[in-house]
Amino acid sequence: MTDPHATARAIDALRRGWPVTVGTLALLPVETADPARLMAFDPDSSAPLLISAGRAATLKLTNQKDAADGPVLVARTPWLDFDTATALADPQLDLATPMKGPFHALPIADAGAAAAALQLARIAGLLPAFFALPGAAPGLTAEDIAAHEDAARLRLASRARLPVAAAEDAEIAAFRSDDGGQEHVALLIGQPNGNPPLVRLHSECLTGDVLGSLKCDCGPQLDAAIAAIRAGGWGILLYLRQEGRGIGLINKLRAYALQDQGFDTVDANTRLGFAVDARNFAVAAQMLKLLGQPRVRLLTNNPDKVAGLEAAGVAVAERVPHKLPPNPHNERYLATKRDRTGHQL
Ligand SMILES: Nc1nc2c(ncn2[C@@H]2O[C@H](COP(=O)(O)OP(=O)(O)OP(=O)(O)O)[C@@H](O)[C@H]2O)c(=O)[nH]1
Ligand SMILES: [Zn+2]
Repeated sequence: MTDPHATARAIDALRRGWPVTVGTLALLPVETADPARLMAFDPDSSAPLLISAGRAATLKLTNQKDAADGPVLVARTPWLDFDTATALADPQLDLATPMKGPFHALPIADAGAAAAALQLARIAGLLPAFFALPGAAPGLTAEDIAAHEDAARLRLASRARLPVAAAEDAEIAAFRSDDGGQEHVALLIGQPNGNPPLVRLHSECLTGDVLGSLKCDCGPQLDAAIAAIRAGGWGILLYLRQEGRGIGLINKLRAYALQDQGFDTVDANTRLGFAVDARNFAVAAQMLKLLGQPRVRLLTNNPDKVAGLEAAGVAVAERVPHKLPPNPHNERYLATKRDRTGHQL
């Protein structure tokens, strides 16, 4: 039996700086803990540090014979105190604290639990780094964490008329799962006309959608998507709560800080220890199915969105390009998407 509710509790604990157990690893999150909590968690100062493969690569650390892309366990030394651990966890601090090491990587007995722990950090919106003590009584399983993210658990929670500036006849529908994960929203525009709906998967971008950030193209894409759906007769805008391509707002802002240091959007994610794109488009497929729309025309330049919907059982009858003019601040971002993430721009 998987227990997604236990995962929800663990996410809450991590955000408060409390320890959790995944597999047989007791874990204290570096980002939200402090020296006193570390002392209570690990009185012997022996707990090694668990970090991501991407972070380990920057620190020139690999896990000897373990898989090159798996998490890495860094042996604790007397000088590896809480502040040093923080500098190890957070690549934003690399310029301020360049001298690190020498480090020694330890074998990981429970590699599945270590990978699941990093996934849990991402879901909690935290840096993927923990003090990790092996040998704990079994806690969360990788399956519990996967179940928490399982799109099949989404339900339609409420639906109402919502006239918006660009579409006065719109309706809104909101979705969530029973353990209170993210609340996703659909804006339904116009009346079905026999054709598959024109659909836009819009991933939350607080900076672009609300503040008018020029670093990305999200704000103009959101407005243009609603206008295109309106002009085409009918369709659905899905507003997916997958901020920062699924790494959360604060981690996205960390990626922006790395971009200020010269890294592009792809390398910034990797250096933080995340996948380039951590989104789960099965969520969008489940919402479309709950709305009775298993076949769509998709407004996107991103082939992963087409593949993600199709893999989750929604047919994409047509891909409709969704390109907007660049500005001087997002030119490089758009070029990186074209050159490094296969966007059809
Ligand atoms: N991690 C990270 N996320 C970013 C960055 N810039 C924008 N985002 C996020 O990217 C998501 C927007 O991507 P989308 O508009 O869906 O764009 P896309 O995947 O390029 O696909 P299409 O626009 O459909 O072609 C939002 O969640 C933004 O918050 C960045 O530099 N780093
Ligand atoms: Zn954006």
